[in-house]
Amino acid sequence: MKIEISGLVKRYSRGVAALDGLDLEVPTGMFGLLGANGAGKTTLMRILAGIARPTAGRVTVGGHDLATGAGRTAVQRELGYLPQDLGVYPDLTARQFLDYVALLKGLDDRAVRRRRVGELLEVVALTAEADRRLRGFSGGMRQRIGIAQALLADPQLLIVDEPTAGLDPEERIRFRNLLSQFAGRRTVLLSTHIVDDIAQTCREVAVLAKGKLRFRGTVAELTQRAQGRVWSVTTAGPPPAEGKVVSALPDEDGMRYRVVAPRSPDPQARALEPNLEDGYLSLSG
Ligand SMILES: Nc1ncnc2c1ncn2[C@@H]1O[C@H](COP(=O)(O)OP(=O)(O)OP(=O)(O)O)[C@@H](O)[C@H]1O
Repeated sequence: MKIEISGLVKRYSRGVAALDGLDLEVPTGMFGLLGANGAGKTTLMRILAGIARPTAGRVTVGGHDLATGAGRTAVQRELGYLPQDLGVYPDLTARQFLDYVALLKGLDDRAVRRRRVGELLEVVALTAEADRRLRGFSGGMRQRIGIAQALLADPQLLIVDEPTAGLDPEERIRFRNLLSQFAGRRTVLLSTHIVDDIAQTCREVAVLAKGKLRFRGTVAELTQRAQGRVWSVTTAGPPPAEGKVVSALPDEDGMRYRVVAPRSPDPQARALEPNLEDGYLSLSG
């Protein structure tokens, strides 16, 4: 399902323009959304999910206009949403919780529901934990239940807001693989601060800054933005004064700094190949 956004504005009551005339097209497949805290990512996702209403602008999802009741209903039918802070009922077991959400989503037939819940527990590798109460679940297990509830109705559009924050490395990898496998011909919009999650799953990415589009293109194009701007400097003295220090590693000769800077920050600096994080950082430089 293609998402088409034009001139989107969202102004909150205190006058904050969380989205400030955003134009963006999101194709099918996995699409990454990056941006600093407060850039407007959550606001955008809430509008797409039909939870928040825009102040101005136009959004269509799969051709359905979100400004109309019929459009919102049609999109909601095709939508799975995993918000940043999914509330679960701690006293329910994983199976009971999913059964409850399935009922809310209109899966009225009990046998169909039971089968679907069983399938999803399998998909998120929680079959063995299905009858444990959610209060005892780890962060990663909760996120997997979160994705299971979002996938219950087999949505064509899946929106996930910072899903891997707080997960350990294995859980993170498992989670993002799950998203990639699911994507296929569907649309998955993944918002995160973890640039590597996008590098590993998405072909295309958008960067928001202060409610506007700062970049849209392939992961390779964003990476290329830092070509000729990434440096390694090893020194026993202070860190390079110019550019952004991405990492600082203790080295036999002092510290080894990775720096994103438009010019060589030191006569001894060595040029490095950029990665996506460098590309992202060089945008705001
Ligand atoms: N309900 C609200 N009322 C007033 N201002 C809000 C509200 N929700 C968000 N904002 C403001 O809108 C701007 C964008 O917030 P939003 O949560 O969409 O950003 P974000 O990119 O998702 O940030 P983060 O990465 O921290 O989640 C911020 O300045 C925020 O303070």
